Amino acid sequence: MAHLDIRRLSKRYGQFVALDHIELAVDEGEFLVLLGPSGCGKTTLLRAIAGLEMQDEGEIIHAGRDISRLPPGQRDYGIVFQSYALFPNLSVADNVAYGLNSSRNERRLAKQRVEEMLELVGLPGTQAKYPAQLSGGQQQRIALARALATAPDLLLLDEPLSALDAIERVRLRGEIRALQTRLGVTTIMVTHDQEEALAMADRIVVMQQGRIQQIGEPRDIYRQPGNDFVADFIGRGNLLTAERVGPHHARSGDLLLRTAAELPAGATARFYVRPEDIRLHDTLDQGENTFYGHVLKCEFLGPYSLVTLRAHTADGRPLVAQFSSNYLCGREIRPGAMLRLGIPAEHLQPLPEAA
Ligand SMILES: Nc1ncnc2c1ncn2[C@@H]1O[C@H](COP(=O)(O)OP(=O)(O)OP(=O)(O)O)[C@@H](O)[C@H]1O
Repeated sequence: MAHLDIRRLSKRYGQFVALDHIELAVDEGEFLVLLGPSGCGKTTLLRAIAGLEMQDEGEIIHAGRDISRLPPGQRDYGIVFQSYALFPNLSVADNVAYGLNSSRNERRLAKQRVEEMLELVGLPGTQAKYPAQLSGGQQQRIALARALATAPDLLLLDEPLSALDAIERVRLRGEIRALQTRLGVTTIMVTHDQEEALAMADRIVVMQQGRIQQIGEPRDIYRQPGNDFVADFIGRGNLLTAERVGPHHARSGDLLLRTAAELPAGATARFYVRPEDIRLHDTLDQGENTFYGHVLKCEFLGPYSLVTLRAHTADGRPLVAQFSSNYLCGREIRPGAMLRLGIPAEHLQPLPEAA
């Protein structure tokens, strides 16, 4: 049985359906990320798990206990919000100790626990400081210490990194993931940042309009998106429409493409090609599924360049290719140039029919 089992959970605000029969099973110790565009319902789902929002239908079972109708205080979780949500008038020590029992006998233990927690988040000795004396990243570490102080069975993170600058985000995301792995606490994090999701998650739940679109490990979600929405939302890519001419062959304009995957029966085939899967060749007989591309635009982005090309595909839509700077070895690609390109057969993953 799943550690956290969400069954047919629905939530409406008036006529608006924020969650539409969500089914989700979270394993013990797992780091699960809810990912989706603004308004897709990910925060509503997290808040329903926390008891901060009451669902209209469905159940939430946590460690075998039906918590669907329990108030937040009777559920076993710690939570971190996007805005640091520390009490500004309380010291770091009092913020971290907030959820701990404050009876006289327990006070010494609480003090010890605060010390442990501050050690854990890399801020030892900050007990006497106040939130205003700390940076955004430090405040989030304190919020994390507070959330973990009661040793909850579940850790809920609501966009915990989005108020931080780029460098601090990357640093803290590594720290949170390492901490979670060390403690083994089952964690659910909400984010709209796909890179964050790919970097941190054991599994990603992609949501759109109150529904789950796909659940999977980061690599699978990226490599085998289940539908157009997931393909588009995770990473950059090119949609290639083609005519199926055999179980492993399709034609798109002048391009005859061999695929490693068997193409489902039907007249049309659709592929999602990642920019980094388009290869640059010196000659057309060098690679597989080769074709010419006319450079429309080239953006140098440091470690790699993004090249917009036109090829003789079925719909003539420009393709975007990504070439690493190491690979280009100083070779400059200019608009107007004609490049020899190829797409390895294993990177032509057919997408299901558009809904
Ligand atoms: N209390 C409320 N009353 C009415 N509508 C609400 C309420 N809370 C959320 N909604 C609506 O429900 C939808 C889902 O909201 P939710 O906050 O879960 O989205 P989200 O995916 O977390 O997006 P964001 O990243 O913008 O927070 C949104 O369209 C939002 O406007």
